[in-house]
Amino acid sequence: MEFVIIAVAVVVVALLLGVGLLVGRGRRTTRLEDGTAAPTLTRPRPGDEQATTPPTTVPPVGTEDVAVPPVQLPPAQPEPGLTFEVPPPSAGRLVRLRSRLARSQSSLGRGLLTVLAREKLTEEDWEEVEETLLAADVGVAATTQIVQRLRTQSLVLATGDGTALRELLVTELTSVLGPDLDRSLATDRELDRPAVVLVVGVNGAGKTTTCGKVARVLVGDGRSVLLGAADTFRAAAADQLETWGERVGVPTVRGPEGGDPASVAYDAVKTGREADVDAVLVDTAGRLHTKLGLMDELGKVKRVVEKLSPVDEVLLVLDATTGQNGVVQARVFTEAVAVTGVVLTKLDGTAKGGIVVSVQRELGIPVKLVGLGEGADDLAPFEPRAFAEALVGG
Ligand SMILES: Nc1nc2c(ncn2[C@@H]2O[C@H](COP(=O)(O)OP(=O)(O)OP(=O)(O)O)[C@@H](O)[C@H]2O)c(=O)[nH]1
Repeated sequence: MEFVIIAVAVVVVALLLGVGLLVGRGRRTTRLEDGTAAPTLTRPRPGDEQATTPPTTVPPVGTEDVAVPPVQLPPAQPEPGLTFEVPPPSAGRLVRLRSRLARSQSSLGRGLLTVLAREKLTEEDWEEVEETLLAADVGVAATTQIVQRLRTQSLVLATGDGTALRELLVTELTSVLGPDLDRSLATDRELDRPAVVLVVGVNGAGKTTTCGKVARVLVGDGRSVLLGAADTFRAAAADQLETWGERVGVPTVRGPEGGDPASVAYDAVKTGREADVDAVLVDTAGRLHTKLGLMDELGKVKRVVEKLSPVDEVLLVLDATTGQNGVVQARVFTEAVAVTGVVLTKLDGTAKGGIVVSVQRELGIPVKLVGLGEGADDLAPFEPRAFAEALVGG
């Protein structure tokens, strides 16, 4: 009888240990302080049955002669107090967030529609149209194009039909937004490696936030992601990035404060390859574009990563509220690294929605994403027609 009691006690202890181990496996991020620890992934790749399905039974330990029924264990959980969020998919976000462009709508769309609806358009009216477009940062070349095309359509405009006017304006705005540009994000995993994305831009433009939001977009679309906190100058930036990742179960690789950003970026990509994730997103330090040394360092980050893997996407984050100044900044970045796409943030905070047009025209680089608020899912893939419709409003 004593023997049976001892055996049952051993089984209970073994079960408790088993539960503890499995729950522990759900922990979120392992820091890579010295390059020796391997971060663990908390969102296993779909189809990885072993990783996604925890063992359902624990064999009894040392109880060969005692019959104990198999025990069902709960699946791995995030750390106590944490619940992984499930972000919405990216499709249709711009339409859902269109009201965020309210300030641009009232100054651009409504302003233009009011003038165009006048019965007979005079030279002054056309000047007003021109001024409205320029004030919204559409840029001189695109403004000239839009005004010329609207003028040739003056017969249609003379009808005064509000719906027709609106449609005409949307068409003309869409045409200067580069509807045929390739805006796909290179975040698809290649056969044997993850996609690698570098996020660059000046301080405060919204790089870290954008990295976090893009990670959410990818998770929402069913991908596995790893974040690299290569902004080693500002410890808070790495913390901030880690927090973004934690919310959706995405691990972050980070280095010691003040460490070499290129080495953290390298470690992140290496870890992402070993962990077989779909995409590695690397946040870089906000650097003053006027400082040549810092720009050189950005080039170094990219070169070092390229020793390990091609960089598929370099996203330049620009603050839309800085207007034309942002375009000047952007040029310096494009000289340091080959930028493949622009993320225009804070479009919710400006009446100058036309900046999308000038940024693209002057840089020849497509705007791929737009930031429309501080909320976690306020980042949308850029779609020219939906954007033009949102600008015109109504
Ligand atoms: N309204 C609004 N705020 C935004 C948007 N994107 C980012 N922000 C805010 O901009 C501020 C700066 O964002 P960060 O992501 O810290 O900027 P950063 O470029 O990483 O800055 P550094 O780490 O200093 O280089 C934060 O308060 C963000 O919430 C946006 O689309 N709309």
